[in-house]
Amino acid sequence: MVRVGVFGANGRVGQLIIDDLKESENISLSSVFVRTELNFSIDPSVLVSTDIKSFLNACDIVIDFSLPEACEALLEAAIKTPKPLVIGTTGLSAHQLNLLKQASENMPVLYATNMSLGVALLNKLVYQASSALDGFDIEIVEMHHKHKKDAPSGTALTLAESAAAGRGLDLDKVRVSGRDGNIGERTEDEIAVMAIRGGDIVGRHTVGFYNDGEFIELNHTATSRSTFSKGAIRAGAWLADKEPGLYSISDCLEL
Ligand SMILES: NC(=O)C1=CN([C@@H]2O[C@H](COP(=O)(O)OP(=O)(O)OC[C@H]3O[C@@H](n4cnc5c(N)ncnc54)[C@H](OP(=O)(O)O)[C@@H]3O)[C@@H](O)[C@H]2O)C=CC1
Ligand SMILES: O=C(O)C1=N[C@H](C(=O)O)C[C@H](O)C1
Repeated sequence: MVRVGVFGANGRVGQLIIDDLKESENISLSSVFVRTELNFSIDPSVLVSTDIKSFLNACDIVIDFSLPEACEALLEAAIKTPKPLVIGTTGLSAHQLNLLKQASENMPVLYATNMSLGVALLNKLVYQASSALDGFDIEIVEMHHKHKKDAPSGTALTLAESAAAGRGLDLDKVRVSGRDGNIGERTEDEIAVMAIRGGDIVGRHTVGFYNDGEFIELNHTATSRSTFSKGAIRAGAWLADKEPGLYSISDCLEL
């Protein structure tokens, strides 16, 4: 049995992971980390802790869906108390991504901005399309619920990385994040990433390739947040016996 620690347990995804673990085989909940208290009742055998070290010691693997600063605290603690880590938190800074890489030298770390099978495949398709459709303008639009704090979404940035890689471009040099005013004509290489926020949209990503006379749009829509919680549990079960290193969701899904 793989014992899971959930970091971000009160959150939208964290709560679903706790629910989904009840239905899972060979993997179960053993600890949750909370800043103050858990907002719902839980099996008394599960450790509910405000101390990261105790939380880590009570589990075999960690699944994290929290906020960047919280994820940073988790990574710092895990560097001292190594555990396989499934990280789903988005909006990580360059420093936090470096910490994640540092952690992966001593423990297996799976980092995925989107835990769905569909988006894992979409990333491959975007790479292929970007490389094949030379000269097509690439524009990415993401839509999420009104509570989402980071923009653009982690998924949109990963898709933009795939698009840039397909053309041999450095995303940092070609990414455009908004257009307003007298900005001039679109440049050939730019890759725009735009964010829409509203209501309860779980997550929708469209990568468009636009040319004179034709365009293609590749689209993925998550209709249920449990796509992410179930994907993270599958990733955790897979990661539990892996060697230290940085893994992607494609590694887990063998895509
Ligand atoms: N990779 C993927 O497939 C997906 C990734 N995400 C990402 O996961 C993250 C969480 O999303 P979501 O569940 O919607 O967010 P929520 O805002 O619902 O949950 C965030 C959680 O983080 C906790 N938290 C906040 N600050 C701290 C802190 N300093 N220390 C410890 N815990 C803290 C909150 O605890 P408290 O209740 O105490 O405030 C809460 O439980 C986001 O980055 C989102 O983009 C979301 C969906 C899918
Ligand atoms: O915050 C969310 O909800 C989501 N966040 C992830 C992201 O930033 O890409 C994944 C998913 O789209 C939902």
